[in-house]
Amino acid sequence: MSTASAENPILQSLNAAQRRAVTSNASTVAILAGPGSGKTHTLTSRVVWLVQQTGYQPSDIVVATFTVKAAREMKERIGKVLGPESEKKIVLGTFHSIARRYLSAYGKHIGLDSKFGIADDGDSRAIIQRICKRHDFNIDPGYARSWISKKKAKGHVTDAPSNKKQPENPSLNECYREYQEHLERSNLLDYDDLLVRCVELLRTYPACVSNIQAVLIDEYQDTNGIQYDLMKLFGQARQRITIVGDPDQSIYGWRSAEIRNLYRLLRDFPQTEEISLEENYRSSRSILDVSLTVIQQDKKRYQKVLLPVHTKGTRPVLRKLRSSAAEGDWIVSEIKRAVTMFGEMLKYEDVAILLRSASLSRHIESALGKAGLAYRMIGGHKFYERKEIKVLLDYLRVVNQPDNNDSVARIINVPRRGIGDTTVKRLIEEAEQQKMSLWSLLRKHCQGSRKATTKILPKMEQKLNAELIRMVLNLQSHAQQITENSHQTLINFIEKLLSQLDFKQYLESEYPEDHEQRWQNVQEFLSLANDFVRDSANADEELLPEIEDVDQAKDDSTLGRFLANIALASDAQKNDEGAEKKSVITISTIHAAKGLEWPIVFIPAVYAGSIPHSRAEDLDEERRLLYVAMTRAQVLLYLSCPLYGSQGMSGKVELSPFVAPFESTAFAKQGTSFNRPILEAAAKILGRDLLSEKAIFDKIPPMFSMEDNLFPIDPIDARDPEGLGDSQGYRSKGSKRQRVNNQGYGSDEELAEERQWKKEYSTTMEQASSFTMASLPGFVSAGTHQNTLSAAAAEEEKAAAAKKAIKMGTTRRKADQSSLLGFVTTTSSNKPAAPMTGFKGPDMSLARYQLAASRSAARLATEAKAPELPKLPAVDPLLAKHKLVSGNALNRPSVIKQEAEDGSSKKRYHCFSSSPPRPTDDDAKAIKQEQVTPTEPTPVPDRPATSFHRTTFVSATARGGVRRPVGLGPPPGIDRVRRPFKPLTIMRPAKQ
Ligand SMILES: Nc1ncnc2c1ncn2[C@@H]1O[C@H](COP(=O)(O)OP(=O)(O)OP(=O)(O)O)[C@@H](O)[C@H]1O
Repeated sequence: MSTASAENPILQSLNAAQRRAVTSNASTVAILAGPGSGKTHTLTSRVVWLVQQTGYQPSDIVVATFTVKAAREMKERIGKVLGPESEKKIVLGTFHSIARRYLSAYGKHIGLDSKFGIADDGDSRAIIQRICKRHDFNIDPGYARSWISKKKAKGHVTDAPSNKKQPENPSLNECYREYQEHLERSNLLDYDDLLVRCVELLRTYPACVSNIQAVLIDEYQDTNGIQYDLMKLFGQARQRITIVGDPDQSIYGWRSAEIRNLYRLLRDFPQTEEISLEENYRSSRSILDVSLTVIQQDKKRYQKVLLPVHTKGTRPVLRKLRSSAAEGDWIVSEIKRAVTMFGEMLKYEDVAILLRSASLSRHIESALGKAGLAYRMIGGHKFYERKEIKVLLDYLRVVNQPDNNDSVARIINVPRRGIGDTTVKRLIEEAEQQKMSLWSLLRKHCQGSRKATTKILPKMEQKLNAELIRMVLNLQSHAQQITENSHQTLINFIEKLLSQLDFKQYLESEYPEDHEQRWQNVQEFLSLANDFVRDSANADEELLPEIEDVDQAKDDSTLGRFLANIALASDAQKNDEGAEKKSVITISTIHAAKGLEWPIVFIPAVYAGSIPHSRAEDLDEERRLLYVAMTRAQVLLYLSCPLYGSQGMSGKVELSPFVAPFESTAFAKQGTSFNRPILEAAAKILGRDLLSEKAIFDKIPPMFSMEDNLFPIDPIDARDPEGLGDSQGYRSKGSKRQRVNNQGYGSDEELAEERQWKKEYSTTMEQASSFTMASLPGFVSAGTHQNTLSAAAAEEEKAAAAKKAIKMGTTRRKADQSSLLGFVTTTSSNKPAAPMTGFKGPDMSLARYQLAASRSAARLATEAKAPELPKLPAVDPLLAKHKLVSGNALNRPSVIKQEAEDGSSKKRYHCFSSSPPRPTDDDAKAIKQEQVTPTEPTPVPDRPATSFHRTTFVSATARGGVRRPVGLGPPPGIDRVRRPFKPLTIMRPAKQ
């Protein structure tokens, strides 16, 4: 690369290694590097380079990404530089969506009806289940499905010899054969077929990719055998291939991703230029170091250099909670604390909660819902899998493609038409036996042309079926009117469908409890269709480039494209898009978070059984998953683990073995104190502006706990037979310690709630919430009620607490001195309060005191069947003389100090606080030093936790020898395959 080219705007944001990769003239380029090193950034820049500098036509470039979301982001980045016209022409998308485009344009060359539908996961599962049942196969349908999928993914041709190994279960083969026949009869392709048939097409009819100049693949480590074949076939005309990947982030083994594809590439393209990127631009050094400590436990991995560009920042946290519900509540409190303490620099959209399994989300969702925080889900329960949406989709699919048996079967009796499940099953069986589609069979029945008619379908049912058929035929004729350029037609069509089905009425009668919510989902669906029509107003985007003398079918059905789009958008959900503009928290599976980044990342349920997953076959892959999750974080990383699991793991759980060995050395036990140096370091990493100290503190609400101190750091097992802990998780030998966590969780009721979870909030992924508070006159909310009780209790305690606070003054509490909590909880037996296990220093806040008092009062009131309080005024008169300050109550820096001097703070609640004083200027300097470069935590809590949080950090130093990945087999005769990808330090670019 010439130095002159460094002036090129495309290259300005790149480091030397990235520039080398972008400008390389080699026909095959492999960029392998760690997370956050700018792989995607580099790939995007290379696309721009190839168009602008090399002169390739955008339509002659294929870019394959792994997720819909990644494809969308890449399009956006490329569009910004090349403009929307060029961006649209690039054939960019997931492997599946690119394959679909080629198949619908050229599928006729391999005998495919271009109007094929796509069988999604649900369809495939249902078909296989039926086959297994019909033949009484003693195989688990789920297993059969993944067996078939693996078989297809490995490719019919490339892996054929492996079939010789051992005779396969004949039932599986039979199931596979029938499943495939069924798909063909219904003109359906499943996800695997899209790839398999596309390989067949590109082999049979290479002319359709004769224009391709360059193929670029993102997340290469997750390509499987068939995708590798596709990559080569797309590039068969020029063989110009660029891949970016990171073996440490290979997390799709269960989808037959093959890490060995990395070696295959080097073997098949020996002239490949290998480039490594070594700087991590994403995360703080602490986050990166801990993440590397996790991944380096895998001694078989490629050794790679990954150097942090940013400063150390705060130490990642590993927090233990008593239960999954408490974990959810702690996450909420920590999110609120971080967002508040960062002022306007961080918003809720900067937070992600990454889960090993989507099913772990329920406690988190519940906690967010209770706190009124909006969120979106990626990769979890899908919008399109909602019952009401699925019904609509099935109708649309039948209209588009009546031979889709499963969709027909699902709509026969929805809305209810008096056709029972048994009849439906018998009809399906008959259709399958007769090797005809269910639709054709129904039509024949209704026309009375089959003898079986009276046997299977009584007259009434025939009549109802005839109505269904009439309706679908009617809709079909309407559907034909949907043309490319009439924006409103698809929407009108769906509206017509809704009215013909009287869908609102159907939802009301079928789902009396939540029909409104479901109807809202339907509205969302309409707006989704609207977005689709708008975004694809110019259908050219979907079209493949015209190639001379190569005939191409035009995919001119808007409805068909709309349905395909939905089937392939498995990781991009409606709410995902809708919520994007709002500031909402992201909940995502780790798989779906690949390639993304957030300033704050939480990884809950870090216990054995969750991660590594109890059913996981490959522990190394599970570790890589954790690594992927951890490396999404930019400035704050939190891992957490409850004492008890959820989701079938309701017994006591053990911390994940991936973090257990360095639990105490690499992680902090609780969230950091957000002092100025910490905030400034984060602002620097994110390249954002930080508000002034005063501006931030002015916005902190009263009673706000500025420390991560609402939950015990070392929770005690409530089900402990020794009786060492109370249900809160606080250690309370003998005397029962007052609850101090403001969430009030941990009771037996809560445990029961944990077992029988029920959704109790309205924020869901499809409705990213707008919360309202009832404010009717005379109405007293539970919150107000609670506050009133709290105030009463607080009044009673006030005199004693005030005395104590005055006594305590501004002196630091001794190490053995109990916190203010002790004053609230000392029992009548005068036993000394048990030490506050897990609490770091004297950080009892007034907020906790008051909440504890309020709970105590509330409980007393309930227990004594206190007189009803329905007519309490919104503000208790007792409170009238109190003025709640608008500032924070604790640890307030200079702002507070000033106010204290003028005496105005006398009336403020925080004068009761036992919080330590603000450190002197000298202290502050020392703190700054220590906070940015944390050291070992001091064992004696003789200094304010907020300011003297000392931490330590074990830098990742393990460097094992390089081994070949499992399953690679004996080393081939090619040297470069045997050695690690590259001794990366040698490749380090010269300092700029
Ligand atoms: N040369 C650079 N200078 C500054 N920032 C950069 C540079 N290269 C990349 N970045 C930034 O680093 C972050 C990570 O980049 P990117 O997502 O491309 O990394 P990646 O290697 O693809 O990560 P992952 O493998 O984890 O998906 C992005 O915020 C990107 O803008």
